[in-house]
Amino acid sequence: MEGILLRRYGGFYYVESGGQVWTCRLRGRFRREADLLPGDRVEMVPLGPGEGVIEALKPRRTLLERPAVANVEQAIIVFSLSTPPPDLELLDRLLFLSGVKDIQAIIVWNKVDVAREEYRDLPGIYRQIGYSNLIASARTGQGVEKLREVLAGRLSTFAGPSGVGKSSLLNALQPELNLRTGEVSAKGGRGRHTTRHAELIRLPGGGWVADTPGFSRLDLPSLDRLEVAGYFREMEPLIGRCRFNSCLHRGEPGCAVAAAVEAGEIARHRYEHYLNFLAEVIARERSY
Ligand SMILES: Nc1nc2c(ncn2[C@@H]2O[C@H](COP(=O)(O)OP(=O)(O)OP(=O)(O)O)[C@@H](O)[C@H]2O)c(=O)[nH]1
Ligand SMILES: [Zn+2]
Repeated sequence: MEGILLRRYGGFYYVESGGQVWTCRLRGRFRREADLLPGDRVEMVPLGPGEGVIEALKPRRTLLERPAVANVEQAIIVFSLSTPPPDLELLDRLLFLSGVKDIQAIIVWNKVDVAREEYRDLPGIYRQIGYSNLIASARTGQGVEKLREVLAGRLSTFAGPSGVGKSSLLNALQPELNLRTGEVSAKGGRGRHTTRHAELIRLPGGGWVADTPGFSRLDLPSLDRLEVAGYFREMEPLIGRCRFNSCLHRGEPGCAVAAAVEAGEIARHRYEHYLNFLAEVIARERSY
């Protein structure tokens, strides 16, 4: 039988398969080789009522470190339309990292019930770029049904800064779970969750969510400098249209990206974040 690992505790592995949770151990030789993570798809054999043994690990499609979760399919990137004010460089970084990891990004603009006028255009700007956007309020319930649909049948991780309402949204999705507000914490680096393992929460509407926010590591992975623009969706179609093939879009003559920025087709803040990320990627190349 195929199953998905929800959590591990001591030598026990809790695997969901066929609509129930099995308490499993690892089969002999496999025990020394396998380092299983929540989200891993495994091959298990039932031994008795609710008990089984894991015989094999299926290939991982994606891997998130810190918290370590395998096979995450989508990142629910939560920002607030009120307080804390949206940090667009952090948003663009999360979108960039999702792209690099090949994880579908969905932006949730929470706290629309108290939205500030100055942030009202943001969902439209990101929708135009090509990202899925959802406007929500954990307080009034607006957007929660939509979010439930987005989560159904997939393995997701929540991401986003502290105080935007990640726990509140999870609670709204499943009142019976009732995480303490503030429990799902994304304090980069030294958060409350950095030492414990992530677990998957099984949602009542179907699908799984990691109980610990993803992307607590925000440094960019090692990439070739020429790859950076490819992870900015609005720049990607322009690649190859610049005068020079090796164009890094930072002031070279005949640059199609710079022209698009000038024409107002690429938001200036996005371009600035591109330049920042490019500089970071180049600095990493040098440190090898
Ligand atoms: N007005 C309003 N307040 C909200 C909404 N969602 C959450 N809040 C409030 O925002 C504060 C932070 O919410 P949390 O759910 O703890 O935020 P979090 O993202 O989980 O924060 P961390 O655990 O620190 O990462 C709480 O006081 C919530 O009651 C919303 O949609 N509207
Ligand atoms: Zn260029």
